[in-house]
Amino acid sequence: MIRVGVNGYGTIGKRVADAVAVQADMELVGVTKTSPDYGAEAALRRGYDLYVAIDDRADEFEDAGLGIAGTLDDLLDAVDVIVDCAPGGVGERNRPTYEAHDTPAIYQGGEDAAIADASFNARASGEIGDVGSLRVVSCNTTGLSRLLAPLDEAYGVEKARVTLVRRGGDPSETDRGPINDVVPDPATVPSHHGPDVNTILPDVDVDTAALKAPVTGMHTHSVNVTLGGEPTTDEVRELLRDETRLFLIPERAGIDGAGTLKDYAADIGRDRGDLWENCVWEESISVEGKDLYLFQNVHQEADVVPENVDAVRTLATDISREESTARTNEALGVGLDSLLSDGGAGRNQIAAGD
Ligand SMILES: NC(=O)C1=CN([C@@H]2O[C@H](COP(=O)(O)OP(=O)(O)OC[C@H]3O[C@@H](n4cnc5c(N)ncnc54)[C@H](O)[C@@H]3O)[C@@H](O)[C@H]2O)C=CC1
Ligand SMILES: O=C(OP(=O)(O)O)[C@H](O)COP(=O)(O)O
Repeated sequence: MIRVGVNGYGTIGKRVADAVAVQADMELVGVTKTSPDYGAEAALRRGYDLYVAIDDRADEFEDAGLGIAGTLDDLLDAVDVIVDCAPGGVGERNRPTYEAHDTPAIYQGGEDAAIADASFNARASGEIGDVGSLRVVSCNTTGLSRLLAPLDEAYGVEKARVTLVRRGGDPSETDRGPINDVVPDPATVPSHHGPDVNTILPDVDVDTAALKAPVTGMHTHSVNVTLGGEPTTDEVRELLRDETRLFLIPERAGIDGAGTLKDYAADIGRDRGDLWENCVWEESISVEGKDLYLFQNVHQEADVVPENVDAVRTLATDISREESTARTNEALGVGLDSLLSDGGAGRNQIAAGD
């Protein structure tokens, strides 16, 4: 059993905690909170042991009537792997504490690549040796890496050009924007995503430009890839359909954007309406000569979650990437293509957790 702790129970941390909790080979030892807010109460209601992230705030939890199991130091002593899900930049401040406990750590994409021994994506990362820390790349970078890896393996990627329309903030981030504009963010090119893809796929030539839009549901990517060969549109569709963490949205499904995607996820029983897969509009996949075009959506709150689970196994075991991915997909119910083709008989997270 791999004993896992989650430090930072926010948008990503709470989802990683749930995903770890349903893995047969993992035990979620506990999660940390910095304050006794609704998230702390929700963690307790889900049956998770609560640890206080900042020692001198323990009294606040006691005063609020929320029982804590200990401090971050106690959690670090009890786990094999800690998953840092604190806000971007805070992971760097937490790193000395993990190192003092000699606890292998996983960081998130808001941190610089240099924070960890290697950046990680379960599908696209090359061989990862004996490392003590990993960084799961950001949600957009995860989505791009999953897409570009099979294309590069099958045909070679001569050049990828991607425009990312990023969601302004997560649904719970009431203070984010823009609220009435679409703004280049950053206005400089490339955005961090292209160079970040190269921490996973160093040889892929990719340029990215990004904007922010006043939406909270998902990111949207407009993708153009000049391939090394000239496959047919159908061949590319079949290649991408075979990828377990890519969902090719069938035209007949009537799914036209993030709203219907999230609605579908909620309707089939996905906890929180989460979409762990890249969502690629099948009819958008078009090849003209060597040029491939497509649109995909990425659920920023969810796509990195199975990657974190696989990162845990990479740090703690010798299990192959393929085996880990299969276990994670099975336990969570990742793989929407099968759900659509088997009449909805596929598994989902709620069923897997029962
Ligand atoms: N939200 C998103 O769309 C995605 C975020 N990420 C990355 O994941 C990381 C976490 O992001 P979110 O979950 O969105 O942030 P968040 O703000 O929703 O959650 C962070 C949590 O950490 C807590 N925290 C603050 N200081 C802490 C400390 N010193 N120790 C422990 N916990 C602390 C906060 O109270 C909060 O509960 C960032 O690196 C971010 O870039 C990656 C992919 C997508
Ligand atoms: O990792 C993310 O996006 P990114 O891939 O654009 O950096 C998350 O959506 C967080 O982005 P944010 O920095 O806008 O909160």
